This record gives sequence, structure tokens and C-alpha cells, in this order.
Amino acid sequence: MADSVLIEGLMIETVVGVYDWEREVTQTLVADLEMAWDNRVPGASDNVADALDYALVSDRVVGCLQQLQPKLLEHGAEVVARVLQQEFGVGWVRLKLRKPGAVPAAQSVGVCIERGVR
Ligand SMILES: Nc1nc2c(c(=O)[nH]1)N=C([C@H](O)[C@@H](O)CO)CN2
Repeated sequence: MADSVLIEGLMIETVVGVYDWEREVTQTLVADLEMAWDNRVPGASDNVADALDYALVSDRVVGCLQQLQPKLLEHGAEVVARVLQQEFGVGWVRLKLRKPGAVPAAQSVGVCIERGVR
């Protein structure tokens, strides 16, 4: 089953980073998520209750990272992946978490993780 639900370019304002100055400001993170989901069920029922609701997931991801205030992107990504699996029943997730502007010479830097079984 290759179906998935996508969230791309989700912007999160939060405290993030390893350096002292980074704990005093907020910065923007950008998350891209691909989450395995059997879309045949909502495809037949036309009922959002059968779908992985990308609006609910987006709100939860933003809230999670704003509360967590991670030092490392790796930690933020790991915790979000666990939330998606435990709270939304997502069996497999690929999650990119980027921090635009962290390295001035780069358009963006970040991490990508995959968790679970597709
Ligand atoms: N692999 C990582 N490397 C670095 C991270 C990170 O989260 N993961 N973070 C920093 C600093 O916070 C940096 O973004 C400040 O510009 C450095 N390297």
C-alpha cells in the first residue's frame, strides 16, 4: 500500500538551537511530512473521520515543536515522529525538518528521518 498524506512547507516559529543566543530568540523551522495512510477508506466514504486529517496533524506538529524547544533538529524530528505514530496511528513517516538561514551560504539545512514500517 503506497498511499500517503502529505504536509509540505509547514512553518513553525519556536526556540531551537544549541547556542546560548538561540535560546533567547525564536526561529523558523520548515517541516515536510509524508505519512503512510490507506486513502481507499476516506476515498470511498468521503468522510474526514476516515482520513488522516492534515489540519489536525499540522496543529499538533506546530504545538509539539513550540513546547519542546529542541536544541537539535534531530531531537525535534524524533519526537514529532513518535507523536504521529502514537497519537495518530501513522505506521510509517518520512519527516524533513529544515532550518532556513542557519548556514548563510546554504539555502537551507536540516535532517530527514524515516520511522516505522511502510
Ligand atoms: N546535525 C545538526 N547540526 C547542527 C544543528 C542541528 O540541529 N543538527 N544545530 C546547530 C545550531 O543550532 C545552528 O543551527 C546554529 O546556526 C549546528 N549544527
